[in-house]
Amino acid sequence: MTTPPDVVRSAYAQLVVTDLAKARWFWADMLGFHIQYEDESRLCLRGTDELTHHSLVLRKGEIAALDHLAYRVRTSEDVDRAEHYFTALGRPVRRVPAGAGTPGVGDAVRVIDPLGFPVEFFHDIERAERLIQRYDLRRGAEIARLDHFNICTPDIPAAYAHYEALGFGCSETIEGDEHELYAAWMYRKQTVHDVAFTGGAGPRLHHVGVATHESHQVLRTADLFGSVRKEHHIERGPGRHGVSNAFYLYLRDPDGHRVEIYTSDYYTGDPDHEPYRWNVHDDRRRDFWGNAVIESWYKEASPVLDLDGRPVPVAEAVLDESAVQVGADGLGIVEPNKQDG
Ligand SMILES: O=S(=O)(O)c1ccc(O)c(O)c1
Ligand SMILES: [Fe+2]
Repeated sequence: MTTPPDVVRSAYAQLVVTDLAKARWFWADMLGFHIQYEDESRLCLRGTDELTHHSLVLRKGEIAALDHLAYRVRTSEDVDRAEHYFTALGRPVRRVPAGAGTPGVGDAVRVIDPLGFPVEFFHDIERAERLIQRYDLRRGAEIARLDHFNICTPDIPAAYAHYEALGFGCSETIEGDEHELYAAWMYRKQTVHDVAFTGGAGPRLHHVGVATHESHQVLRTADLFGSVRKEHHIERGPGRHGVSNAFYLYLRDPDGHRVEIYTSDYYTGDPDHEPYRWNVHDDRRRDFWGNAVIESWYKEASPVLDLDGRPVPVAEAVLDESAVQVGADGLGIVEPNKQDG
């Protein structure tokens, strides 16, 4: 049995966008990502708190898709471990030497994981100038850092098993009455998640979660898009999540890629941290105030590419949370006696 790589955190996502100028407006001008590197085909972006080269790469291409997710591993030996681990699983594996892949990233390995996702594992990445207290450079949503990936996959238990084998802990789940798993949030860094699974056709990227420091920055993001008559980019929220307890807003970029502006979740770093389990019939699970989840949030997501840049075919979902009829709006039926509290 091979040893899995020691994953430190979700580190960056590389998205393919069809119009780099429009994407630059959305992600840099409106969300406030700092442009660390730019050429005619690619933007490398980072948040105000991030000390490495980037946490988001936008690459110009024909098909809007996820090029790859990337996890930072603790040592350069963990890149070798990742190569051996996924080779032993019989998965497609490709070594990407420093300079041959994403700008700023050193020696890496890219795989198609058992869930069908393109994933990179790297250790070396260029350090970047400390911008944490450069308030003069902040703008838009003042995005601080990447927080998590959310992926659509048809088999949530399989996703859970794969990431558990990689050493991820579980912070929260959504389960049916018979404990069938509808969704799960899993972590390596000591917050609610580095990766989460949304049931649905997959492999597809559901969203990239980016963190702000304050809920007023989440609210300001919605105001900014409304102010410039671009409110159609707002998909869901602002609101308070049940799962994670975070304050949130979901946006769609010009290509339809979903991003969540996310703040104020909680610490999960103790060795005996216990998962918090939500019942799929609890209509506070997705929005703590009971607001309906718009259908597009359950159904729409970005396709992913294989290691040669071809779209990966999707498999249909096993369970469909949005079909769980717990109320006319697809959310909770409050039993009469419960309405009295
Ligand atoms: O909608 S949920 O409360 O389940 C939720 C919790 C945390 C997230 O990051 C998210 O995208 C969605
Ligand atoms: Fe999220």
